[in-house]
Amino acid sequence: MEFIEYPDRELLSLSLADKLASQLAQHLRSNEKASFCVPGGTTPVPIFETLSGTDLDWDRVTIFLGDERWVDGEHKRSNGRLLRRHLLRDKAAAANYIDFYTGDESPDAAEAVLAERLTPHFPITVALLGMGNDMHTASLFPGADRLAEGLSNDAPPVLAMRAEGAGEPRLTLTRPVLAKAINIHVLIMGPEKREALEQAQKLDPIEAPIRAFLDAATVHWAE
Ligand SMILES: O=C1O[C@H](COP(=O)(O)O)[C@@H](O)[C@H](O)[C@H]1O
Repeated sequence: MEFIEYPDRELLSLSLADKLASQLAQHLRSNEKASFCVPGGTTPVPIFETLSGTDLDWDRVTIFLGDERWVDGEHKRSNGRLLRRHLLRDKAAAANYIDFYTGDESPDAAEAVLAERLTPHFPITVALLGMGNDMHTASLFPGADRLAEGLSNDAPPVLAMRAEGAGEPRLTLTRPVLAKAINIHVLIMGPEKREALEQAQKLDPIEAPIRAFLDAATVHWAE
């Protein structure tokens, strides 16, 4: 694991946005398409806003979330809504976007539909992961009903997931898909998340799901 500490949140956001865009651009120099997996939550908003105004061949980039709450796209807790407001606009509006809220009758019914839409874009070129204070990443929550399945090597790409701390049922990408990303970045801010990260390094992924991705990741932190 590489750990980068930044003097402040603004510098982190600007510098990480630049790094993500450079990795996508570099991939596009020798490949026709690139894929970019992004987290929900509140932390990545300034990075999304910087990226949306960045010059890149966005029409050759496919963007999708690492996880989504099973709520309508206009719901205030929808990660898709967050992306539409902060990332999928300005220059990045040209990107191809795959929405997790398929309109199927349940997240369970959406698993196969989404897997089919997403699989052509694997391996993920750049995966940006968030982390909760409980050490969850994407919707791989400690104690979630299908966590063991989501962490297993033969997990399907997408799983519906329910967990006590998660609120609504969710859809999440699973360990094999996220761990095989060509570039993995973990974004965390604040002392609580740094402490959670240090704790996660001592635990097994079943207790601290973020642990499954740390060895290959660059972690970006600012107070
Ligand atoms: O539930 C979620 O939380 C994590 C972290 O969110 P944050 O608000 O603390 O930044 C996020 O990575 C995940 O995608 C989201 O669904």
